[in-house]
Amino acid sequence: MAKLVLIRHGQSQWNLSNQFTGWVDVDLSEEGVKQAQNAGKLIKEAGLEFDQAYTSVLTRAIKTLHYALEGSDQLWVPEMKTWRLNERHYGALQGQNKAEAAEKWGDEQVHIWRRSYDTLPPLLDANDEGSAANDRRYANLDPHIIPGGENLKVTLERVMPFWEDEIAPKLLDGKNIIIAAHGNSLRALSKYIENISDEDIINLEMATGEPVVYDFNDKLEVQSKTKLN
Ligand SMILES: O=C(O)[C@H](O)COP(=O)(O)O
Repeated sequence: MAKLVLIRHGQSQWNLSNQFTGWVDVDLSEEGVKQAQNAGKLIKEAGLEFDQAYTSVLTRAIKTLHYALEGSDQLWVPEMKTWRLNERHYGALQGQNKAEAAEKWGDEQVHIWRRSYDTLPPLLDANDEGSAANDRRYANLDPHIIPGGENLKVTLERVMPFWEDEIAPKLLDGKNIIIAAHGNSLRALSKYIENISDEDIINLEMATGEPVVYDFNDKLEVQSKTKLN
């Protein structure tokens, strides 16, 4: 039956400098480009062929998708971009260095902000100049939907309509899909796909640029999960 490949973007410039990123549109680092190109090679070696590609509206994920498709000779595959696959919004933490934040608020608090399922980060005000409300790419969204900060639970709630309306029907139709997105939007999706508990999702990490392949049966139950590396 259908296959789904999830790929977290390659290392970004702010992964490298250890800054909270969220919806800030930073580019891939040199290493991130190499990781994405290597993902394309691994996809080709595995013989994976896609019918449809999805990504977020953030450069690091879009470029990762393109490198992965180019490396597997599938740059022609139809693609759709949606804010629903964006990284979780990291609120007022965006731009801050993660190690400095841990010194300021303590390791435990920062770990809770980063990994707890339902604790929100400090929120970013809609009037803040860094608010996504000032960004043209979200101009068609109801301003009430634009987050000032998200936890994994809220992220899952905004990823799910896209899964239900767009991705699941295609998989049920036997189409092979690739999704290039972000550490936390993909953790949210994996939580749903694999039925991982609120407690256990804390331990799931996504490596940058590493394709994860799911095989589904015709009831959309996971038959296997393989990491390509
Ligand atoms: O948005 C970010 O800072 C990262 O992409 C994911 O960060 P995390 O691993 O701290 O959640």
